[in-house]
Amino acid sequence: MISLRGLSKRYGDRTAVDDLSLELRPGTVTGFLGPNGAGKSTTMRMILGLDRPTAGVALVGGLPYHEIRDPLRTVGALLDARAVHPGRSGRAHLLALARSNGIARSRVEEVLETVGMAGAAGRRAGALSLGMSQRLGIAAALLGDPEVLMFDEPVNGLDPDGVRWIRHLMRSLADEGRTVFVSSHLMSEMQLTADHLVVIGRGRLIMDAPLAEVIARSSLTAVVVRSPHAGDLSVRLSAAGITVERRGENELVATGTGLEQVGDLAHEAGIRLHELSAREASLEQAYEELTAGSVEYGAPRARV
Ligand SMILES: Nc1ncnc2c1ncn2[C@@H]1O[C@H](COP(=O)(O)OP(=O)(O)OP(=O)(O)O)[C@@H](O)[C@H]1O
Repeated sequence: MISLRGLSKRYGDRTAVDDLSLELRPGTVTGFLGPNGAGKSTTMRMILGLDRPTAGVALVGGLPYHEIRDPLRTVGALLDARAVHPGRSGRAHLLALARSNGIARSRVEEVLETVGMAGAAGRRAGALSLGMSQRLGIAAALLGDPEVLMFDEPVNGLDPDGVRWIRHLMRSLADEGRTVFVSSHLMSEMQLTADHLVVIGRGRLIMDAPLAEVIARSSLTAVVVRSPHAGDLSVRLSAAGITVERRGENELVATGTGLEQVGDLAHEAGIRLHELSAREASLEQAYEELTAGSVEYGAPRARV
C-alpha cells in the first residue's frame, strides 16, 4: 500500500508536485499518467526517499521510506535502467545489492531467471541493450520480493516482445497481491495493463479512478442508436436528461447514459430500434480530454 497525503514539492518558485493525496491498493496495477513535466518522476522519487517533500508525506506500508527497516524487501523500483555501474556484470550488480541487503545469493539466480536474462547475466551492464538493461533493473526491483513495486516508464525503448513481457509481469505481480505503480506515456499499453489510473497535470491530481470509469466518463464513450423514429426517441431521451446528438435521418448518439437506459426508454415509448450499440473511447482519447489544459511542453494538437 502506498499513501500520499498532501504531498508537494517545490524547486525554487516551480511547483513540481502540488498537494497530492491518494492511496494505491494491493492487488492492483495503477497506471500513473500525465504530460511531460507533470511531476510523475518527482512523486516516485519522493515515495522512494530520493527527494524530500516540501510538504506532506509519502508512506509505504504506513511508513516514510527512511523509516522502513528493510527497504528492498518492502518496495522495489525501476526508475532509471541505465543507473548501473557500466563495468559491472548484471549478476555482480545484483549480488552486491543482495549482499548489502541481507538477501540470499540464490535469490539473484531466481530473479535473473524471472526476467529472462540468466544467459546474459555475465555481460557488462554498459554493454547491455536498452531492453536488457530494463530487465536487469526489474530484476533488481524484484530482488527483495517486495509487496510494493514501482516502475517509471518500464517499456521505454522495448520491442513488442519486451512490452508484452512487461505487461504480463505487472499483471502477475498484482495478481500475487502486490501494489504495482507504473508510469507510462503509452496509452494503448496502459489500457491493456492497468486496473486503476492516477492522472496528474502540472503537479496536481486530475483523476484517480478505475480504468473503466475513466473511459466511461469520456465524452467519446456513447450509445449509438438507429431507429426509424429517431426524432421521437431524441425527444424522449432529452426529456430524461440525456445528451443526444442527431446523426442523419435515423441515427442518434447519446452520451452520459448506458445501453440499458436507452433501451428501456425506447421500450417504454414503444419506439422500434434497428441498432443499439456502445461506442467506447480509447484511453488515449479519454486521456487527451483530461489533460487538454495541462500540457506544458507540446506541439498544438491537430484537430481531427
Ligand atoms: N531537480 C530538479 N530541479 C528543478 N526542477 C526540477 C527538478 N526535477 C524536476 N524538476 C521539474 O519538476 C517538474 C516535474 O518533473 P518530473 O520529471 O517529475 O515530471 P514527469 O511527469 O516525470 O515528466 P516526464 O513525463 O517528462 O518524465 C518539471 O517541471 C521539472 O522541470
